[in-house]
Amino acid sequence: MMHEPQTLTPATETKMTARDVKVFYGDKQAIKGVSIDVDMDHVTAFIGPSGCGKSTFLRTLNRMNDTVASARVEGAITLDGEDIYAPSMDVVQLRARVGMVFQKPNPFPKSIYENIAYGPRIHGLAAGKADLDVIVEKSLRRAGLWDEVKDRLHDSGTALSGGQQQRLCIGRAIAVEPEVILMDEPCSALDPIATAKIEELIHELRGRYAIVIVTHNMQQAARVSQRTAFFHLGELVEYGVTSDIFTNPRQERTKDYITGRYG
Ligand SMILES: Nc1ncnc2c1ncn2[C@@H]1O[C@H](COP(=O)(O)OP(=O)(O)OP(=O)(O)O)[C@@H](O)[C@H]1O
Repeated sequence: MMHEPQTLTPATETKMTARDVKVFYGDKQAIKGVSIDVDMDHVTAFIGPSGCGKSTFLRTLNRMNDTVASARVEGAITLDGEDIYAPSMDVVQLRARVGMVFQKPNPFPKSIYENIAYGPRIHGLAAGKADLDVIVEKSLRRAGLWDEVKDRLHDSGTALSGGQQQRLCIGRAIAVEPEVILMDEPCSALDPIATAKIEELIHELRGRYAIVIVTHNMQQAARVSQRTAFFHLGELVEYGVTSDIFTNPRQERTKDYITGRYG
């Protein structure tokens, strides 16, 4: 069992840490003592076979598991050194700082403009309409969607294509000035072209936000990430530089997975 944090290049800035994190759904343990540091400068991919706990662990990083009645989290998780499970932590604020993009694009049934403006408005980030307009444009530009939607900002977000909807959801996360963006299989409902656009976007966003992506697509992990964490049966088996994990894994279980021995 792996309880020591698997830390990598010390020169990079650590954004989040997890120490001996365990997650239970009722009596069933889904995460068995995971320790990891997520840094600011790299995209981190979580890979592993179905049911190994990738999504469960990802969701501990912004307390999304709070919404599951049977879920219980033990251990310590910090954001900039601050305990995110402390009773004093404002969870709404936390989820703005650690934004999330889901498997299936889930824009609000509102206009494109409102999808982006909603968060900044409730978080008090805009002084007025002019301010909001600036935030909306900036967020949509950053999400690589502005040119496609600038002439129809008041159309419904749900009328966009799947790939555009997913970029809208990324824009919505960006609009509230997150520090970390968690992506849970963000391309699994998209075609190859829309997938390529999201991957390109991830490259562009790297460095500005700490990005963690769950993917069951190993080629995608190899393409978009610089750090890869391999999960199996609720354990973090191996965490390292992506190219090392794929070409020279240290653990037998990692090797078996990346060579397709089990999936
Ligand atoms: N809400 C829940 N209630 C009970 N058990 C759950 C819940 N969510 C997940 N689990 C269980 O926890 C374990 C880990 O699931 P999780 O979805 O985190 O894995 P995963 O690696 O993301 O899988 P996948 O790639 O299939 O999405 C599984 O055994 C799953 O059945």
